[in-house]
Amino acid sequence: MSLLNLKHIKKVFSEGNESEVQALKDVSFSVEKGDYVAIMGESGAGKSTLLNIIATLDQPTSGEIRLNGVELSHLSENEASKFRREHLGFVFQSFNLLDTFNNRDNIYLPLVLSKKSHQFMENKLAPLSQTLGIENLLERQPSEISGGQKQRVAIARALITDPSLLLADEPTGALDSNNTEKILSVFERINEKGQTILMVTHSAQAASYAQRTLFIKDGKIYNELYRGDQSRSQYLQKIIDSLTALESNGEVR
Ligand SMILES: Nc1ncnc2c1ncn2[C@@H]1O[C@H](COP(=O)(O)OP(=O)(O)OP(=O)(O)O)[C@@H](O)[C@H]1O
Repeated sequence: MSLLNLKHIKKVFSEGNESEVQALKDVSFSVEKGDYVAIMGESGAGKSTLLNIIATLDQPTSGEIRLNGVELSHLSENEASKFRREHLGFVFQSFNLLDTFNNRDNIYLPLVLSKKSHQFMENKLAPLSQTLGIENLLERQPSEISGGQKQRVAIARALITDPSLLLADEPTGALDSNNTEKILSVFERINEKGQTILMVTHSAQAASYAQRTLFIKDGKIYNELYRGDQSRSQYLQKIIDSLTALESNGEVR
């Protein structure tokens, strides 16, 4: 069974009104455990709507969505927030760290909310901070570290609960090229260790690190590319070609 399965997902905002928007028209795809999937598409294509539905922050108008076998389209608010805590990790473009806490406490926060012991949190953080190279940043405040470092702290916070699925929304959108490379390498490494990742991005470079890219246009999946055994630069070129075709409305090769 797939980790994540979407069948005929449709999302209509302001249904029946003059301002009705069909943000998602008919989206079906699956994500297997260990996959690293990028989602691309022009502004307004439906990417955030899709991510919000997978994140249980919004519900589809129709269609089925299952994660770890749980049907997500009918969860109550309480069930959804419990489900998020237990199954999902989030990384955002703007890091979303709390400036009143130091970095260590920011990372511990999801485990504090789940009432885990201090020893448990320490044992979880030790290997994670090593993988992410943030051992020396833990006692500092988020305001005292760089954007790339903040994103590594945010990734630690997302991973400390061992989520089945890491959801990333433009994780490199606020970073310079040097820090972008570093964060993409971190994602590649954690995926190699088995972490399933789904990332929305405008960046072809970021998508070229993933194993698979879904292109959304007008609320539908328009094209899908697999990296397979292509080099990253070969795959990057395929993604750029596909984006060019998508934007010009032409045929995708
Ligand atoms: N809450 C809402 N109410 C009404 N319409 C909405 C709402 N959220 C999104 N939309 C509309 O749904 C469509 C898809 O929006 P969405 O935010 O999913 O696009 P996107 O691909 O994430 O765009 P971007 O790359 O600019 O973030 C757009 O036409 C948008 O205006």
